[in-house]
Amino acid sequence: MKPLVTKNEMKRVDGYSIETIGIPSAVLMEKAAMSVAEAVRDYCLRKEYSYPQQKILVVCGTGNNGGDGVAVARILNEWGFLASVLLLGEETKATEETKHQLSIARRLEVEIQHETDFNEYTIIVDAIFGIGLSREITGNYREVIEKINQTKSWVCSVDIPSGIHADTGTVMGVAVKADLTVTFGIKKIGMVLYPGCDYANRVIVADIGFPKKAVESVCPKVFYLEPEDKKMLPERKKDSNKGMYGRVLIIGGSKDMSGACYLSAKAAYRTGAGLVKIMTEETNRIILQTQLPEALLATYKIEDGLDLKETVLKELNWATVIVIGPGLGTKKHAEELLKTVLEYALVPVIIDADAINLLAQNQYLKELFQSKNRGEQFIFTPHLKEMSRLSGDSIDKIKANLVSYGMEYAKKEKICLVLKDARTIISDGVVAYINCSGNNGMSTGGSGDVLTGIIAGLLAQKATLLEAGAFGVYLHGLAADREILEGNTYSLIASDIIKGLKKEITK
Ligand SMILES: NC(=O)C1=CN([C@@H]2O[C@H](COP(=O)(O)OP(=O)(O)OC[C@H]3O[C@@H](n4cnc5c(N)ncnc54)[C@H](O)[C@@H]3O)[C@@H](O)[C@H]2O)[C@@H](O)CC1
Ligand SMILES: [K+]
Repeated sequence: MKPLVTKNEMKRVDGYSIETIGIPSAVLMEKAAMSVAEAVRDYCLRKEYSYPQQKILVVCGTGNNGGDGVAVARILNEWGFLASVLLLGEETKATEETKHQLSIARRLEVEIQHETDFNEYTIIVDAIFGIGLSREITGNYREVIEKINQTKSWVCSVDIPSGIHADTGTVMGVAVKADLTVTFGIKKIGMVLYPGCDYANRVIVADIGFPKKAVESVCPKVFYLEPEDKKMLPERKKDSNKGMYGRVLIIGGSKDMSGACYLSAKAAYRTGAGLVKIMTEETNRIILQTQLPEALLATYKIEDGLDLKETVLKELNWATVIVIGPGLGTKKHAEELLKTVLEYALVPVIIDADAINLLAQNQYLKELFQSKNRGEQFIFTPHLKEMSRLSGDSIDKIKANLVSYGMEYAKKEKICLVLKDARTIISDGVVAYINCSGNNGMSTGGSGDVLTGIIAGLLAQKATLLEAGAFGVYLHGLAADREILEGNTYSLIASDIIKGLKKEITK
């Protein structure tokens, strides 16, 4: 698990390292520049480029990002490359560090230009703006960035692609499309969210010597998971029995929709749940028994006009985890089922799909939920459209700052929110995870139902809501990545993700 920071948090890490600990700013800058120069050299070595024949342009602004760039040009020259600086902006307004770097570079006769022909260079280093970017990019800066993007050169961005907002990943008018980004110390939130992550492309996190204490001093609240976090998988004892791994009740499925609850149930089993029961309409009995004989069934007939409450209550008592929503529909009986769950459930509940739509449509259900919820019990798994229905906010508003939106909503409603998008946000209102696994093949029917099943499977094995949400989403993405053959994301279907799960569930 690694932290992600906003630009203000990163500035505080810088400040703490320099002012409180006493590491000179120039030392950090030198190490930063060295790590970028090494990345450029590695690229040339991989390409088997001979040194002097490669012309490298380092485009520098007047902030400290530009100072890094000037030092990169100087180091590359020392190594035998032909690297020159294109300096943008007024030198008199440069930071002290950048002025200092310019004077060193001049003494070593590094070429410093104010305009150039971009097509002369095989490699461009982008050191125009880093985390200090504070407004939309216009004028000459904009023209230069557009020219960089039009070249065929390989582009390496220093710290973050110039033009990407470090907190939200949005493009501030225009942004550099990098092939590689070398970022310092900690990844910035904006370079893992879309579209920022597309612009950053491959990212190297360079250790430039920020002390651990400096990072801890800002108490990061946003994280992402990595393969080593597979240790979060719940333990499985050698002398175990199915009673130890929980009982998942999935309330879902309707006449024309049996697949959703089937996928959730199968994914819950494949994640390690002890027993899974599907509560659904009688019409789904044969298909579910044929497709997933491992699942227990509790069926009901809606046309009877029966009061479902007693039947549901019996099942609620049986379950250690409840899922409500996959393929449920939003008819009257579905509303009744949700009402009963909200009223009587005492175990963790995942509110998914149509159950979210029902909450969004019925104010009395929202109020019932709010009156019953004491915290630590509910996970909501909306995609952006469902989130918008639920909160009444537009998708644009939600997307404008996905992480803080998700955190605030989770805090306000006292839930664990799994806000599904190309980068899913998981938050309990205190911290948030941004999921970085998965691929665009997952934009396919049933993918969300599989996720719900995985989260339920983890809850059944006693993961906390936040662990089940964050790790479940991560595992879901890894499983999907496993099933992509030679980059073909077109053909991925939801049941493939369950297949991938089988291969990914190892510590
Ligand atoms: N000691 C430090 O603080 C370190 C800083 N480092 C580098 O310093 C960077 C941050 O440096 P700064 O805070 O100086 O900021 P930047 O270098 O990112 O740029 C800020 C400058 O650009 C101007 N600016 C912002 N938005 C603009 C726009 N849209 N159009 C035109 N001008 C605009 C600002 O007025 C300011 O002068 C990091 O990203 C990193 O690359 C590294 O050298 C590591 C150590
Ligand atoms: K940059």
